[in-house]
Amino acid sequence: MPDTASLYLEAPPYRLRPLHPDDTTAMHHLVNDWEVVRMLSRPPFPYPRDLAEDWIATTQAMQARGEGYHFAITGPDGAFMGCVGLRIETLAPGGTRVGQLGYWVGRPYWGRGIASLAAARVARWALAHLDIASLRATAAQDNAASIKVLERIGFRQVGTRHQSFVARGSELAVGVFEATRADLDHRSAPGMPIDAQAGAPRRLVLVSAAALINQHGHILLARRPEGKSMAGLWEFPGGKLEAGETPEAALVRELREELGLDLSRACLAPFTFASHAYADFDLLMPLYICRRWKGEPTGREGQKLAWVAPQALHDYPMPAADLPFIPLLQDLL
Ligand SMILES: Nc1nc2c([nH]c(=O)n2[C@@H]2O[C@H](COP(=O)(O)OP(=O)(O)OP(=O)(O)O)[C@@H](O)[C@H]2O)c(=O)[nH]1
Ligand SMILES: [Mg+2]
Repeated sequence: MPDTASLYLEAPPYRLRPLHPDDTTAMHHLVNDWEVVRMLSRPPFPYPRDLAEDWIATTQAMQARGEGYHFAITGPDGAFMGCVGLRIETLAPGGTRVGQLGYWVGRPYWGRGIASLAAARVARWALAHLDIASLRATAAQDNAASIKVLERIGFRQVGTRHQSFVARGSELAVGVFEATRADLDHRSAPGMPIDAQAGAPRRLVLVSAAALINQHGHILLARRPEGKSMAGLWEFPGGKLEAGETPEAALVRELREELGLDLSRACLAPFTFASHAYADFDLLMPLYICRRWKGEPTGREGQKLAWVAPQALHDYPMPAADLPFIPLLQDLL
């Protein structure tokens, strides 16, 4: 569970913050609007003030239990403009955890792209910090604005179903949308859209990585921080080679920059390598074993660290290129 004591997300010029009972009046004023409520499945219309109060209390309880994270969308002047958040659901069969994203913006604030900014911010935060495989969202098929918001963020429609809309007193067709980490990465990739990259020569990326092993035989994994591609996945510390660098020199530098460790090239033993074709580049990544270093590893780029027993490696979602490492490390240790 992320540290939620100070869960403030910036989505300039807006700010997302936890809901508070003091928000009841402002929230009720904006949500008790037919044009807003008709697009939400659960609430009735009129929307009673008590319900706003109950909802705010529910979001606080869900957050305390790690079951959901909901935010007030506020303006540069602190004005309450709407809500965005997600509830964690476990899909049967298999028990995959997904985040169900939802949002609404009060009518005076429509047409400024606020929902897109706020929902994109929460989506990136959630995939980087929560133990979820993907995000889901639904939008009524007559809610073109919401569908556009989801597509802009990188969601793909994966189906349709019927859902009851209490305020409209009927079942309506809704589009079911999904976004994985790769979907968000492609959307936020600098430069060209994916289609324009199709004809470009493929890029080979050289990365050096280390399996640091402690005296208990546990392996250090780092969680890729928000803002990097594949944020939220667990990886072996390391990084890209710079021009003129050997793989060993690059790794010594990366372990110092990322973890604050001091070690010599002589402590790096070549173990195996990954060669993996990602959608937009080919990765070639030697993996070194390292059992001796100076210093205590600390996540200098804000990344979380974990010492993981070999048998538990499968519990940490990793980039696809790393999966072949797991049985090899289990055999070694
Ligand atoms: N370090 C590392 N990178 C990995 C692993 N598996 C894997 O697919 N990669 C990919 O290799 C590339 C290298 O990533 P990186 O983000 O660590 O590179 P870096 O430290 O130089 O960071 P920067 O480019 O943000 O400065 C990324 O596309 C990353 O997703 C892994 O286990 N460790
Ligand atoms: Mg790195």
